[in-house]
Amino acid sequence: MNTLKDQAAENLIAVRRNVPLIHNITNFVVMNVTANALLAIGASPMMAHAPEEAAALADLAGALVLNIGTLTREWVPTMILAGQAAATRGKPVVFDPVGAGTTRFRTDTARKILKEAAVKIVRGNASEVHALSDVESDSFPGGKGVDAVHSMEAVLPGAMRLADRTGVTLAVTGPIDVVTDGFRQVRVANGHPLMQRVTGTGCTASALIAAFAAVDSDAFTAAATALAVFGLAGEMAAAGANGPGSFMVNLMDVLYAMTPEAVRIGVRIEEA
Ligand SMILES: Nc1ncnc2c1ncn2[C@@H]1O[C@H](COP(=O)(O)OP(=O)(O)O)[C@@H](O)[C@H]1O
Ligand SMILES: Cc1ncsc1CCOP(=O)(O)O
Ligand SMILES: [Mg+2]
Repeated sequence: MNTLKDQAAENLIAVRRNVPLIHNITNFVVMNVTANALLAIGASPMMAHAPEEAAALADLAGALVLNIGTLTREWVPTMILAGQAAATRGKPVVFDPVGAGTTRFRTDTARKILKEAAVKIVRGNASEVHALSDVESDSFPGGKGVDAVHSMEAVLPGAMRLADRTGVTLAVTGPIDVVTDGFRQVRVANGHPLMQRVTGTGCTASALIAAFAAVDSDAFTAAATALAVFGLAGEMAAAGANGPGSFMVNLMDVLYAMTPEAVRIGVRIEEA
């Protein structure tokens, strides 16, 4: 049986071989960095948020990223339209609920997108996933912007129920990442604290998950292996960094130079 280490290496090779187009409807903060990270790993990014383009891009793309980081009301129908267009064509939809839990608008919109945009994978930090999970409660989930305030342990039971109820694969990131589809669960131990000291690493994780999901039809293994490869890249980038600035530059170089051999040796994906 293929181990997740082997699968991670195979997915990296497949991204480079197929160079999947990744359609991103994403936020203004990370448009540049996630496009560069997708290029560095070997995929082909396009940032496009016009509803007129959703169907044509769904024909061409290998996966779609929906990211609500700089959300305004006008973008929501386009996200739902693009999600449905992608799913109709069998293309995976990755949703990053940036800042869910922090404001009522963001939380309600994130829940609406989860319900209506044919989402296959959600990648968020613990607070964001908690805001999506806590649908039965009247109490507002809480949050403090785009960074997590909840612990992984506090939100995991709700996340498991959410995955079970919706059939969506959940990738909850933090110092340790947890990926679950309601049946299977793994922990990804790769990563480095500097990843929390630059903006856009969560959004980049979501974009790389989309690239892996474009070449791996199993959403669960795609998400787990993409997070492991990204976390490993973070470790390697931090080794030669003086701080957040050089870390960010190194991160792009390491994604570009990452080899299947380094992946097989370095990824740490554990059965939960
Ligand atoms: N303290 C940490 N140690 C190691 N890796 C981390 C740490 N914090 C975050 N990461 C990694 O950084 C990436 C972004 O995760 P996270 O910070 O949870 O997202 P967000 O930016 O959306 O809050 C993930 O790949 C995660 O594994
Ligand atoms: C700082 C900020 N504000 C709105 S979106 C955004 C980027 C968040 O990116 P990430 O969740 O990857 O750190
Ligand atoms: Mg985020």
